[in-house]
Amino acid sequence: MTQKMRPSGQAFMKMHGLGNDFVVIDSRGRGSVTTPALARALGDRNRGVGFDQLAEILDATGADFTLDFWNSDGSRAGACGNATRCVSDYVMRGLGKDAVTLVTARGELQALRRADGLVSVNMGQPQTGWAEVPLASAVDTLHLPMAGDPVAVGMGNPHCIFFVPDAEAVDLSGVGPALEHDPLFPQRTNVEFASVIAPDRLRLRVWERGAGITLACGSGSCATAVAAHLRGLTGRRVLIDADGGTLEIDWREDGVWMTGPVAHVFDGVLTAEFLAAHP
Ligand SMILES: N[C@@H](CCC[C@H](N)C(=O)O)C(=O)O
Repeated sequence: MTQKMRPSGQAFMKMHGLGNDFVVIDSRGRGSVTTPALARALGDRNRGVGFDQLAEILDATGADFTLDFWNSDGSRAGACGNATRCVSDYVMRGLGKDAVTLVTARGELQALRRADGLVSVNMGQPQTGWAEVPLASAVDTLHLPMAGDPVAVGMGNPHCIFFVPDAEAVDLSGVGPALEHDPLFPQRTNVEFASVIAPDRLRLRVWERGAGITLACGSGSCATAVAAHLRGLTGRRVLIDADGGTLEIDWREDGVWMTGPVAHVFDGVLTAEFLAAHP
């Protein structure tokens, strides 16, 4: 029997952090292969692989690796905390290390594996000035001039955080799209609805820019923890209960640390036909 040869394709990994899921492409040593069309096609859960974000690993100078993020609508994301934790775990295993440094659009970050096996990343200091988030005009980021009195925080990407009595009761798919495109956010925004459970615990549901409802959002959890502390609702260290599980957020002097589980689900290969169809 003749064996059918598989045309050469593109290797990828499927990973997730609390159900926030990613396709990861390791492009170290050869340069980026991702385009908006490829990200959109791959992100399609029926015709592609499906993901919330695509993360591409690239070479770095002066750090262990560079990480670029794409949303499932083909747009770029400046930060993705859960993918950063997943990919850092993969790189740490490859290098036989328990800590790495990486470069993202917002600069150099550190990640490490704790003794309990959970993976932490320092997402850096939050951006609380209106121009940094960015917002379209000079308003108070702690009390945005929008219905519901939300807070704006940047974590390398924009977040609009609403504190509500019951996050479960929010019609996320009903209100998410319009809020994502609110004119106060010229680059669109991620949208968070949080309820205070205790001074060290929040319930969080997220509508992500470029991806819609996700089971968890790392940068959104960091932004929400910062907003809650600045509003006087919580301390600097909180647990965030997302739909997919719980993240630990700790806003320290050197930045906002986020800790949680990671999972490497499977490895696959994109066919040459799929790649050729989405240049
Ligand atoms: N899931 C991510 C955040 C993804 C980025 C976002 N959709 C954007 O466009 O900014 C996380 O874990 O941080």
